[in-house]
Amino acid sequence: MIRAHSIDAVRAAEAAAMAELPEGTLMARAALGLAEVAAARLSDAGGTTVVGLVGGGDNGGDTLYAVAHLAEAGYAAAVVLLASSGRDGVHPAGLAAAEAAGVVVHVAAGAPRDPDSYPDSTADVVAEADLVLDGIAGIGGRPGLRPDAARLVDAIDDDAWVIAVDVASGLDPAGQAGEDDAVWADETVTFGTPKPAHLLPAGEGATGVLTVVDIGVPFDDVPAAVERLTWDDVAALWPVPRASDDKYSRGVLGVVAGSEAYPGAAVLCTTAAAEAGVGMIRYVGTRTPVGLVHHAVPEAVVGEGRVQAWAVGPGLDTETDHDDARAQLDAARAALASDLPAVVDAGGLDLVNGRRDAPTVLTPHAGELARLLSRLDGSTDRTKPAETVAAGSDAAERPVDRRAVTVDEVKADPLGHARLLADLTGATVLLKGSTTLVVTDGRAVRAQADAPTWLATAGAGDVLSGVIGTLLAAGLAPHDAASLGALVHGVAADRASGGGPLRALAVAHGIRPAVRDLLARGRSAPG
Ligand SMILES: NC(=O)C1=CN([C@@H]2O[C@H](COP(=O)(O)OP(=O)(O)OC[C@H]3O[C@@H](n4cnc5c(N)ncnc54)[C@H](O)[C@@H]3O)[C@@H](O)[C@H]2O)[C@@H](O)CC1
Ligand SMILES: Nc1ncnc2c1ncn2[C@@H]1O[C@H](COP(=O)(O)OP(=O)(O)O)[C@@H](O)[C@H]1O
Ligand SMILES: [K+]
Repeated sequence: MIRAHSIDAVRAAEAAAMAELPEGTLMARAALGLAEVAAARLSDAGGTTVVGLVGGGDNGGDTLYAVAHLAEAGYAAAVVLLASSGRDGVHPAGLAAAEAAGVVVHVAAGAPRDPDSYPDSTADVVAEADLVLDGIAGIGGRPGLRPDAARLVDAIDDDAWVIAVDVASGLDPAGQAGEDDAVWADETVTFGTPKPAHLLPAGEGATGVLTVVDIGVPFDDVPAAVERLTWDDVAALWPVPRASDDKYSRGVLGVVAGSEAYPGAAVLCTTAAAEAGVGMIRYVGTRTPVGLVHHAVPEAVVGEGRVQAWAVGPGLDTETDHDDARAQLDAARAALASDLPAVVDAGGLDLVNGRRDAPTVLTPHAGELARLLSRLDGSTDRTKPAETVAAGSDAAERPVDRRAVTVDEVKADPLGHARLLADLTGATVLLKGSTTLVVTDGRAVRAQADAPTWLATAGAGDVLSGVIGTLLAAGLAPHDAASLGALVHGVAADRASGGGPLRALAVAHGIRPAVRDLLARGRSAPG
């Protein structure tokens, strides 16, 4: 499992470690580890020139010391100090070490906030680099880049290898705010532990490959803010049948999915459950999907009966009212009203009216989340930054109108909106996307990014429901079922894609070999 810690937790752990160590020890370790990674990348690429972009905090200090090491190792090394920092505003001992090592020190000219006030010479220095170390800001950074920083970042050559020091500058280190105006790094070298921005949608793209340097600060006992399951976690979590098991004890999944309008969803969901190794499937649907399920998934039993968990909603049509469909909708409502675990997707989300006491996973995409929040939450201003309500005496006093949450708002703050739905419903919320978020009250957020972008294809979500339903039926808690389901779904998609186009049925058929190989990995892992 990859674990990321909140910025407050990082500062507290580092302060505790620093109190026991001679001053400067942690920065020295961070800089040495950073320099080793940078030297390896330069050597791999046959590069000779390194430039550090240096801001006014300790992130700039790390960078100055690292560039000093690289100069001592024989690389052509320079730093550009930001105009807003200048010589007096950067880490003094780091600057002295860099100068002593022969690093060429440039100070960017111009006014920090005026993009038109710069001569070009420091941008030219940046443009020459084979490797750039972004030491503008780390965990003390605010979202966005000031013009003096943005101008240097713009000058980086497309072929240069860009290493963000600790956190790509311009990101919100906590991973809440977006990443439009940030350094887009090829690699981030972080210290001690990953930070939330490295794993969350708002920061992951700009982070690039993540490399963690150990600086001797222990984090094992510090609660994580964000987690990511890895391939090596699957064997410990996946329900493997014991000798004493039978199909019922392994878990029967009830599937209420598909409709005359969307019959294929029933096939995808039940196929995925069968491929994930469910004990048994009981399928409830209308005439056309029943026929298709009979044909495609002969293992499935049609009709209601005892189940251990429900998958409700893929392809469910909540608008029709012929008898067959009404009976299916009644079954869906009864499943949601039951005290059994349930995964609820697509049409099923339209039947959610608040809290369910039983273990529940809601699996909206951004559009479904926006719709559900708009319907459930009478005070959607909670999703707005406070100042939009408070700014201006008029606005502050006017009661906030109930208004719809938009898809764009969800995309701008996916985690905040997933949390809001988890608060409103008490359920585990799995928000789909290229990074899938799993939010449960009281647990660290899980952020899974296992899938190729080809997975954004119709029907892929129906497959996910079948996998998560299987895991719930086997007794997994919603948080594990959702995140493990997302991982396996993503791995199956990745293998089925092989770098090319993907169809949802191929993802479903990829679940069985993906699980088999992930379990084999666990058996061969040491310990
Ligand atoms: N706390 C510790 O124990 C350790 C900290 N280390 C380093 O120290 C960093 C934290 O240092 P600080 O707390 O001094 O803060 P930072 O250096 O991360 O950020 C503060 C500086 O960045 C500037 N800045 C912030 N946002 C900016 C933006 N969007 N655009 C341009 N400039 C911006 C600020 O004006 C200030 O000069 C860590 O990220 C890590 O690199 C390491 O040396 C390891 C040990
Ligand atoms: N850009 C992307 N990269 C990787 N996976 C994605 C991306 N966008 C969406 N996905 C995944 O594809 C699946 C789409 O599900 P969904 O939107 O419910 O489709 P449908 O309702 O048609 O089945 C989800 O698992 C989601 O996480
Ligand atoms: K940085």
